[in-house]
Amino acid sequence: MTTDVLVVHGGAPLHGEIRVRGAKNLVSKAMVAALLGDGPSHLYDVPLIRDVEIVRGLLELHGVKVTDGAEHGELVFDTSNVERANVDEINVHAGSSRIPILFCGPLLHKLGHAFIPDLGGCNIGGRPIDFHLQALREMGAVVDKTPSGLDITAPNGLHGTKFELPYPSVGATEQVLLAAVRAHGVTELRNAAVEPEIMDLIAVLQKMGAIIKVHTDRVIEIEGVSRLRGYKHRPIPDRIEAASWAAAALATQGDVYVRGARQADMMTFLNTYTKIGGAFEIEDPGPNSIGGIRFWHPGGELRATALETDVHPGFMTDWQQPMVVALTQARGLSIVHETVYESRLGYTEALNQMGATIQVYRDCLGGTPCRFGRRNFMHSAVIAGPSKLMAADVVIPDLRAGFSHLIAALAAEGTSRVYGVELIKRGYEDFEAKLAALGASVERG
Ligand SMILES: CC(=O)N[C@H]1[C@@H](OP(=O)(O)OP(=O)(O)OC[C@H]2O[C@@H](n3ccc(=O)[nH]c3=O)[C@H](O)[C@@H]2O)O[C@H](CO)[C@@H](O)[C@@H]1O
Ligand SMILES: C=C(OP(=O)(O)O)C(=O)O
Repeated sequence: MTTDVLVVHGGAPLHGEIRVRGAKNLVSKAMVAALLGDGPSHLYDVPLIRDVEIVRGLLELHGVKVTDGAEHGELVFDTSNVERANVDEINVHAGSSRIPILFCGPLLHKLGHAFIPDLGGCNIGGRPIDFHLQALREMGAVVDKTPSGLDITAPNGLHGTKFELPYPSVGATEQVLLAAVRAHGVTELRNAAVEPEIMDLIAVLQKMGAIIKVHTDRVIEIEGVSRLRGYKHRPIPDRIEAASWAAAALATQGDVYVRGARQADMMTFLNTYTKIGGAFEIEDPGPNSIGGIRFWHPGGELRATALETDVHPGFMTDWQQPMVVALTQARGLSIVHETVYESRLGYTEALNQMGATIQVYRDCLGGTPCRFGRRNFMHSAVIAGPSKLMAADVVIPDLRAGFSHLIAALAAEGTSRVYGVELIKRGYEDFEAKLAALGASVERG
């Protein structure tokens, strides 16, 4: 039995090559989309992460036969026997992931009924689902909140609607896409999120026969169709994992080649990387290579910067936590304004325990006042650097904070114990093997 502690002997640069596969935040949704198809779907390059296991389990409970395909990392979904699942069995997955909420549209179309367990996901804010439920109701769904989860029906089927999101939520945009593709009539979604993972989900749905137009200014129009077929899809690579290893290379003064990383999805990250003094080199995909990006610390001092997290094409909130560890090594005062989640800076306490100097504030310290400004949320941070990081025992609070703790422990002199590392498996495939490949000295405690 493995314990949930990683002992990290830090202070050595990470050097070497690792590979990223399909994006966590696309793969799990493409798996849900498979439910909509009348024929089998094939998804390639699926990483072995916890969120994939959870969605696979939920699909299987609903009668979907999920098998490994011929290619390594390929999953095949056979939807010929979709059926209602037992609520107690669904509830085994309660509190484990955010993806179950996206089953609403596909299950309503297939079965006329959906039961959604309590959601999980990172504890980085309230994470309400009011936009999801409001959009579903406007499309004809009836939502009943029960003590064990949401019971949703659509007595007259789902129909198209015009809906404007109060904020460009990724999940709510995906909710509308997955519900509207087979609804009666046209749906117009305004203020939609346009993250690369959403564009890739649209690509999946188009392969299935959906008609979706992406207009300028965050407007997406979906013409409902009566049937969808299965798909074959190779997902976009995980730009969050790629950025995490890039930040680790900087924080440890190392040199990491991230095979599979793609420039197009990481433009904003790469700009910041350059500004603070990191170096990178892009290898485009070629006839014999999937391409990738080499990230390294070129020597000398890193420079402080100011950044605001934002919806795409802004600096992604999921890049924030790993990047802050690199910023502890930059000379001067860096400012981070987190505008996507109200409580995503709590992890900085552990970094301070390791020798960082990070002060968090309620005020909006960025150029743009955000939704959290006058609402008492600690959502801005000032990082004074460079700091010499020292080993400590830390407990991982969530996925990206977990990776940031790990990077800090790798950068710190001495031996740290990082508790709760299993959480990292929710979004990082094989991270211990990758650490070993990069020369890190770690072992289970
Ligand atoms: C599985 C997955 O893809 N997770 C990603 C997804 O999360 P997720 O889809 O949950 O994030 P959202 O984009 O929906 O959330 C953004 C903001 O909108 C708010 N909101 C959202 C829905 C709603 O009904 N009401 C509401 O107020 C949230 O509280 C948050 O403040 O996008 C986030 C933003 O890029 C990423 O950090 C997550 O990694
Ligand atoms: C916040 C994240 O994920 P989730 O939405 O699954 O909690 C993340 O991947 O950083």
